[in-house]
Amino acid sequence: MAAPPAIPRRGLFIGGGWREPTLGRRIPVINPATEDTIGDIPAATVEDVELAVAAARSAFLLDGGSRWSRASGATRAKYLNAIAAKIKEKISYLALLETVDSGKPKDEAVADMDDVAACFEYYAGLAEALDGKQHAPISLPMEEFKTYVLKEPIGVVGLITPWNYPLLMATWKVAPALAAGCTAVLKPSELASLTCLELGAICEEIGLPSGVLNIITGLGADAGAPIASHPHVDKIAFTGSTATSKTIMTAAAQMVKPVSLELGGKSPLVIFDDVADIDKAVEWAMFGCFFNGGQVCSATSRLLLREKIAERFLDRLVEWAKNIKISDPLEEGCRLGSVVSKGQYEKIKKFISTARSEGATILHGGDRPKHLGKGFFIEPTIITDVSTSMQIWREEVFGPVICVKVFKTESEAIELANDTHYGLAGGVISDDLERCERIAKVIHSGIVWINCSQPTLVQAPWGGNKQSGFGRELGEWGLENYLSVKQVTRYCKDELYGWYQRPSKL
Ligand SMILES: NC(=O)c1ccc[n+]([C@@H]2O[C@H](COP(=O)([O-])OP(=O)(O)OC[C@H]3O[C@@H](n4cnc5c(N)ncnc54)[C@H](O)[C@@H]3O)[C@@H](O)[C@H]2O)c1
Ligand SMILES: C[N+](C)(C)CC=O
Repeated sequence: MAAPPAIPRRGLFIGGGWREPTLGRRIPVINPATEDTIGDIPAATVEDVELAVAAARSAFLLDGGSRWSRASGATRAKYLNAIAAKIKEKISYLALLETVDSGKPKDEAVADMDDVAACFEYYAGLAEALDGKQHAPISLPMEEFKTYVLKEPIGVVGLITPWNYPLLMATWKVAPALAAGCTAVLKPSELASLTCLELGAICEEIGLPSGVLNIITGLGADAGAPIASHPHVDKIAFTGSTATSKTIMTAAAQMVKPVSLELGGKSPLVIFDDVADIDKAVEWAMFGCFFNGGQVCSATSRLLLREKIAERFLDRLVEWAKNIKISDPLEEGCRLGSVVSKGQYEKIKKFISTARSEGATILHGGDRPKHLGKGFFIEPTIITDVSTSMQIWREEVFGPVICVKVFKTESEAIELANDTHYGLAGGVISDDLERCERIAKVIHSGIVWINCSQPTLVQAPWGGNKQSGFGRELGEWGLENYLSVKQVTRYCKDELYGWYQRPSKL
């Protein structure tokens, strides 16, 4: 088993340096796999948010913007590449920190850190390419005007992120925001902030200009809400629950402040009976809902099985689920760690007991694994005999819990897949690719996977419809989130425009 990492005692990262929170408060960090307190993080309040926003604002405006916001994209790209290089250098340490902070298996944390470095590199590339896109001419049907377009950073952005992929979800916002030339205040989740604070240390090491990125840890109401309502924060990018998004939108609406929202989901995975290799489909179903303990916004937590394959599929799914190594996430080969906190553990257990009391069958799991007496562990759980009115069908669990329904026809499958107020993702597994394409078109979601579940590609757009939010992260869409488009139009004839009559000379 890997040794647990040393937990640094950090302050808030504001204006390029470290500060204790004004009120001196700190929040304990609990390793969810052992229930031990392993450190603490600063608990920022409105006073610290004021300082962080002021630092970001002056970094944005410094020297007329020539140091950052109006510097070339190529200049900013150098900093982003330097951050990526440092992440790679510290990958094992960062992965271990994330493991003890969140409970996710070490191998998953390593993969996440790889994705973090790749995301900074990708947006370094887009920052450089941005220089070539400035002054793009607009073709006009007249000669007296010439128009071009400038893409400018929106300003100071507030980035509020969740705990399930702590550094990766922060990076999806920080990397494009900085690439665009914005300056930022990042507020990670109080349940897992350690690696985001290390990002501050990395910014310091690579000499990122002071105030370009400020990192404020603390509770949502104390440290997140003042960012959302701050008059000098020009945009909010939020990833988290639909419930919190409503509070943030309300605050932002008072200033007509733009927001982009990446929220929850209850995504379907539809499996047809024509699959030649049933185990291949079973593995994707497992990956879709047990990876990261099911604490994934896009988890395909509603499994729809064609009647003819259902019994055989469920038998194999249970066999595969029994085979998952559930252990301390620092152990070699762990594939299911603990969930993030006691609160999350209790919430998931309540979902399972409500499903049982509403008449569903817990086909497998539902409890703490017998070999683990401590820590917030939950067995991979498969729930059948589910009706569409049950809570387990309708609400996001955010845990290793999959619910199953059986369908007869393709149209019934589509109706069930779309029977949700969410619209983040969906998947279809079938050997008939025409059928897959047909279904991909009619699933109401921002992402559809064919013959797989969950691959996440930095180049491709990510985001949802309906109550899963709006706006897209990643790819070039992720950069556009932080850019404002300016039209510049010039009148270019020597003559008068000629609408009004020139007064006669006296
Ligand atoms: N769509 C996506 O890409 C995506 C990715 C990851 C997670 N998620 C969603 O995130 C949720 C889980 O994350 P969570 O439990 O951390 O969500 P959450 O809404 O509880 O918290 C998210 C962030 O908002 C902050 N916050 C809480 N109250 C606030 C307030 N009043 N004002 C401002 N900020 C506030 C929190 O401190 C945290 O930093 C799930 O619903 C999941 O589906 C979505
Ligand atoms: C896209 N992913 C899986 C990294 C994060 C969503 O929760």
